[in-house]
Amino acid sequence: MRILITGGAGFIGSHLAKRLVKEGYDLTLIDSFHSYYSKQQKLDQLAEAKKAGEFEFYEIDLLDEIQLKEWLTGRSFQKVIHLAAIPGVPASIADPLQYIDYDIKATVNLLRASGEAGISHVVFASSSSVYGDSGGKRRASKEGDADGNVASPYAAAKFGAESFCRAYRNLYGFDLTILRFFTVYGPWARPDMAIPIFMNKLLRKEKLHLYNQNSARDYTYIDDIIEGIYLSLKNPAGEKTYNLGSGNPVTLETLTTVLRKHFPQLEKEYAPKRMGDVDATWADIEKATSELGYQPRFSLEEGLERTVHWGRTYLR
Ligand SMILES: Nc1nc2c(ncn2[C@@H]2O[C@H](COP(=O)(O)OP(=O)(O)O[C@H]3O[C@H](CO)[C@@H](O)[C@H](O)[C@@H]3O)[C@@H](O)[C@H]2O)c(=O)[nH]1
Repeated sequence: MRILITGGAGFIGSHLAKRLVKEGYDLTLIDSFHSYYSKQQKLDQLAEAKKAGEFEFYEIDLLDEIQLKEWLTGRSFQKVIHLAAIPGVPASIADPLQYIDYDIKATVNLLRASGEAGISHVVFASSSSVYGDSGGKRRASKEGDADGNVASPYAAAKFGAESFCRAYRNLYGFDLTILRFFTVYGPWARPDMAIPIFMNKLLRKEKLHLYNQNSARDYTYIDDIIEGIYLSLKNPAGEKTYNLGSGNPVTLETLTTVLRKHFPQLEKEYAPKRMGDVDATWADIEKATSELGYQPRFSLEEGLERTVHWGRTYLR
């Protein structure tokens, strides 16, 4: 089976490549090395994935529709896993139009090219941010809860891109799986996210400044997310949307308590919530569990232990 992963040099893409290569898939990765974060980290991630086995890699910018179509012609992929995007809430407030380019336009180019190339299954990486703030609800978000009432341009772009995915599925008839990831962490985590930022500071013995005392996140370990993507790849079924989370929201207080076991000197103080951030995310994973057999295996303690182990070698 020939599979294309966009955003293949990223955090999730490189872990997924490792897994799919081990499963024996014929894999091609593309990435544009967008400057959102360091190209060197992406090259290191690719090198890490290559340790698992061979795959092809091409530097392609999905915004260049002509280049993309030419490149896809004759390559006969059966499935596309579309992870490429620029992430991050604060940057989307500073520069919203980039998010329309890289999270919506690039997605539309890929969907159209995929439809024309006869691809049979598209898996799209969406985000828990499409639920807006779950803080007031005091219950987990179900897939049907997303109503477009979001808190940032990034979330609006992901919500819009989901809608384009459904439009192009209706136009071309490919199977479509939309996966909403909940705050993914683990070795090679994206450097703009809270956990790697905290680890960087702790390794330097610096005090932590934590935005938003009321924050709660459904932190999800990367291997659980990869398992969820793998299961969705194996189970195409018309048009489906699934939450991939841990089902267990964790406060910053708890997160830092677990981190303190590894960094006993940890000192912290709270800072105000950032514009566009939601207080809480919380995944209802019942649908993914019953329909895909998705079952997160990693507790926060175990996931953080593995992440800290990686950080002590790579982040030094
Ligand atoms: N980044 C960051 N976050 C901090 C910091 N201090 C506290 N936080 C808090 O830590 C929590 C987690 O922040 P992130 O790791 O940045 O994750 P996120 O806000 O949940 O967003 C991530 O997950 C989404 C999917 O659920 C993604 O869509 C998004 O791109 C990002 O990866 C948030 O409540 C944030 O306010 C800090 O110094 N930096």
